[in-house]
Amino acid sequence: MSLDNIRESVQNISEAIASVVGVDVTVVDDILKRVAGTGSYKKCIGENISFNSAFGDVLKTGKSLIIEEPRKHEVCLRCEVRGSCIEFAEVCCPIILEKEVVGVIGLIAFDEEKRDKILENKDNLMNFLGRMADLVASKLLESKNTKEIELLAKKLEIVIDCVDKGIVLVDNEGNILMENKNAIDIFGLKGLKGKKIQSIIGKSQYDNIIKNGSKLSNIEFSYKDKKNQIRGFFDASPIEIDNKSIGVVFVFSKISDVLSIVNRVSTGTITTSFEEIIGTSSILDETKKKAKKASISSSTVMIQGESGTGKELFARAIHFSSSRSKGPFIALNCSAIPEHLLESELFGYEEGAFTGAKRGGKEGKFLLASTGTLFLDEIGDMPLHLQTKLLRVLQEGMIEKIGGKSPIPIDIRIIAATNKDLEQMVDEKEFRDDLFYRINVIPLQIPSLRERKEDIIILVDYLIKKCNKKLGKDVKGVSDEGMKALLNYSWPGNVRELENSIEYAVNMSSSSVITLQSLPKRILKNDYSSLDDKGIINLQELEKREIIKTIKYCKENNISLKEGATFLGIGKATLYRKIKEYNIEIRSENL
Ligand SMILES: Nc1ncnc2c1ncn2[C@@H]1O[C@H](COP(=O)(O)OP(=O)(O)OP(=O)(O)O)[C@@H](O)[C@H]1O
Repeated sequence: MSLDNIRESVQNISEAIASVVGVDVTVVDDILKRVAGTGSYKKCIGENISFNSAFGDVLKTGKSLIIEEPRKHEVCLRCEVRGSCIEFAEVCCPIILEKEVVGVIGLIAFDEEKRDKILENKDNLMNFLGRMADLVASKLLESKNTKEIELLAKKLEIVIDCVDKGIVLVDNEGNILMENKNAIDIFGLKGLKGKKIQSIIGKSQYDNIIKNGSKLSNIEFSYKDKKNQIRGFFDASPIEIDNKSIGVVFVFSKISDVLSIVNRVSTGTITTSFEEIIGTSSILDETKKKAKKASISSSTVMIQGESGTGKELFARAIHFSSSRSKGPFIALNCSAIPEHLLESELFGYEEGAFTGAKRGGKEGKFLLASTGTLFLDEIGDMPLHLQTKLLRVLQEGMIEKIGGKSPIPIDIRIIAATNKDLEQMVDEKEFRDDLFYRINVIPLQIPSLRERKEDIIILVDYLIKKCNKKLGKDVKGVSDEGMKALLNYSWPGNVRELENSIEYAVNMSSSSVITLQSLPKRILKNDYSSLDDKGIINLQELEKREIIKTIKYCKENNISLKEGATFLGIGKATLYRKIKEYNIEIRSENL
């Protein structure tokens, strides 16, 4: 920053000096540009003076100078404009700021009388001019500091606006003094103007912060303006300067932003496309075409199919091809969660809603899936009282947390799935008919692997490559005999079972080809004794026998049923459900 930037102040000082002393004044900056001047030099402001002049000399040496006889003084001898010089005498003083000469101030006599005035008083005037030089320097420093503060404030504003949270500064009374762009995005401009923070976080909460003077983090808030209900979390940091509280800084996050981070971390960013659904059979092709159409729509999809057929895979592909793909895909297996916990998993609860409720409450899957898709797997296992609540949610588009005081609007798409015959369940009054019709808007039947045996070859190839990658192996394929066995097997656990069998075989195989011997024993021991006269085995009978076989194997080999379930290509919960369904007595001596 140069004296040129504070021309107006320097000119004012110069005029004041001129009127007090009765001699004209001029000031030049660090490049010898005249920034102020009285008398004959007033009209020359903005012009540059010679570097070889007396002013140039003072700028170079940093020493004061008195020229009693201009044009004859040794300094003047070098000056190229000496011939046209109109001065009779001058006193020049350097203006020094932070040890640097930033300009020169001078008293100039333009006639004999002023010359005498200067020479009679030269010591006093030199002293006075030195003080005036300090005054000009302090003006420059002040202006420099103000500029720096302005710059710092601007930088801070830019940094604060870059923070993707709402920052609000309030005074001790809670009056909002400052907010960043994100705070305006969260609450709206009108939401903050002239407001007190107490209207957002509550009076008692604010009084506590002020009273205790300690930092708070992740406190939930819910604020309702004229149109919207805004929910989220805030941190509060009281600010103290010189041991005196001057206010509080609040940092707000919207619940939707917090949830999207939670979803990113918990569900990852892995997407699923229809290309990942392997198979070229016409029945699978038709199913994929229908699913693609479903992905364009926002209607509820009901996926039916046996266990392990790829229902979740289809649900994911529909979500990630839909307009909601940027939102989360949240899956909830209704049969895997104990009945009494299912409601809180779905709806969430407020702090203190019941004994044992977690501090801060819990977000349910309905809210976690906001702007995305909620996949309700095994919906046939949802208890009747929850079916009623789910129907209400679908009809009203609102949920109420357990222990919650007001309904919260939700924005989700539901994809449900089951391996049960829901229509039969409706007939038997085990599933609500109104809910069934509400969710069965786009029904999608996923074919079992038995119905598309031609896909086994391509799936095996795909799964071997997948396992090679996972296990660092280099298996090239399956022997003819091995493939025959795979094609002959009934695959009650569908693609999941095939997936597990291939992983087992890739692990067991000692050559680059999977032989019959490296396949799981149950595939080799495919029992055809219960074929009917058409050569077909009753599937339920087959399933029951495979389950009994697995339980026996687990007992004999001291293996958990959880691991046994993976042999069948199903989850633990599904295995227990089937054991119950087929009335298999696990503790029986015969097993
Ligand atoms: N067509 C397919 N192509 C590739 N992989 C598949 C296919 N179908 C299923 N899978 C794989 O099989 C496994 C089981 O699939 P998924 O979990 O989607 O089945 P599901 O029908 O939802 O099972 P469940 O009824 O037990 O919940 C997954 O690892 C999935 O990636």
